[in-house]
Amino acid sequence: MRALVDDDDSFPSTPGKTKIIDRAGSHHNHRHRHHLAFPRHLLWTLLFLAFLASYLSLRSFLHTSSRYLSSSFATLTFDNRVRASAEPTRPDGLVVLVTGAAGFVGSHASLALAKRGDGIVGLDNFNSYYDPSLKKARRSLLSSQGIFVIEGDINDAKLLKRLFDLVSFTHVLHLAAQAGVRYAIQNPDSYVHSNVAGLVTLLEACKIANPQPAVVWASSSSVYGLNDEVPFSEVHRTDQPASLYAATKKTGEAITHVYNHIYGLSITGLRFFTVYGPWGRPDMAYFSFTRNILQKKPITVYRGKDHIDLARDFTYIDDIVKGCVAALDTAEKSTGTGGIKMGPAQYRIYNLGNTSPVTVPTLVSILENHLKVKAKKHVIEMPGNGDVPFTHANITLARVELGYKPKTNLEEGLKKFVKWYLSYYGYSSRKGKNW
Ligand SMILES: O=C(O)[C@H]1O[C@H](OP(=O)(O)OP(=O)(O)OC[C@H]2O[C@@H](n3ccc(=O)[nH]c3=O)[C@H](O)[C@@H]2O)[C@H](O)[C@@H](O)[C@H]1O
Repeated sequence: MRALVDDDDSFPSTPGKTKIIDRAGSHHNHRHRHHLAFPRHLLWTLLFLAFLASYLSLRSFLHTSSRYLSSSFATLTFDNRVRASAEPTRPDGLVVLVTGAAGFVGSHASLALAKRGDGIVGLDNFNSYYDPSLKKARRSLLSSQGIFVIEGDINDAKLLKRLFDLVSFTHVLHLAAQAGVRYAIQNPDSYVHSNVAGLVTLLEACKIANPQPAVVWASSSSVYGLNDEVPFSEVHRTDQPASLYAATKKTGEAITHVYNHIYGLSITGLRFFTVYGPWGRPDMAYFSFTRNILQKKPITVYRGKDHIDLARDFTYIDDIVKGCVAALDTAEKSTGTGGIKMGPAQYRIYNLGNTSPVTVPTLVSILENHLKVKAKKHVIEMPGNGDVPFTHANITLARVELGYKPKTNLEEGLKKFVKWYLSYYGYSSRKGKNW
């Protein structure tokens, strides 16, 4: 037995043990040794191969199952996060899907709704039309308030179906869009993709959802286009758009009307008038002017024909959010079920403006005062790129039916914006730094 144990060359031997065998020195032992050495090698090779095979198959099993487990875990986590975010914290709270939730109006509206106890699920594609890091910062803000913002596109029908399967949304606040009037010249497709195709995909999901949600969505003051009756009222002409952006928003009004008419979706379209404020859009004039003024770079100020200043009915974000919330609160239920209309449904359109247009040079002066820096103005005639000379909202309808009453004038609103801008971009702590 001793020989069997000690006499194995395939084991690293100790000199002492070898000696013991040699001293036993028998022929038998020697023969025995040769006789057993081969099968032992084979045995160990086989054992090694078996070990290797089981290691490899275990590894592949673990790999496959860990992938499966982690994807099921991710699914579970995703579903749970969606459900948790959608849970209202007040009795009879709304359950709202907010598209464009990481956007300017979307983030403010989501926070306001969550604050009063509504359940919110956000959706945003985080595209790079402007710096996505600002959108991510807004998402972090929402996340700190328990709002889950899903990275996804309104054109993703599967994702929308999954969300409607997970949650019975009472409302959809649809704010996801390709914004910007002049950018449509450079990238017309993105307007069709988001404002037309995306809208249809979203309405298809709303149509078949059970229960159907009520839809409140962002149209635009730009639909008034070349209309020259002032102030712009909802009954005025909107069939002369001046930009592709305006045309897609007007198309949106027509498309939502179809879904209201055929499928009984409750629809409210809100025509926003040049919304501005903290956490705003860097592509807009007040924002890019601020950036350039602080960086001592020139700003381009457009002016109309015959040296007439352009003017906008600039509307502060908090007023717009109040209008959105009022629209959600007063929206009637959709009437359809399973994609079939059961009765006439509400269809509304409102102007949400400020009712006091301000010229672009005045906007610049207000910014100069708040920033305490003089702008380097480069004044040129408005290029034919989709801009209209002025906007001015008549808000009687919104006031009567939504209780909408804008409170913040441009002076005050820009003061709040500048305060946010300086703090967000670190100017307060880096005074005078030119970046
Ligand atoms: O109400 C809307 O429906 C739209 O409002 C907003 O569009 P606009 O009113 O065009 O705002 P914005 O770009 O801030 O230009 C303001 C003024 O500055 C002038 N302007 C602009 C840029 C520039 O470099 N120079 C300049 O003079 C410019 O000619 C204009 O007179 C939203 O962007 C849009 O998404 C949509 O929501």
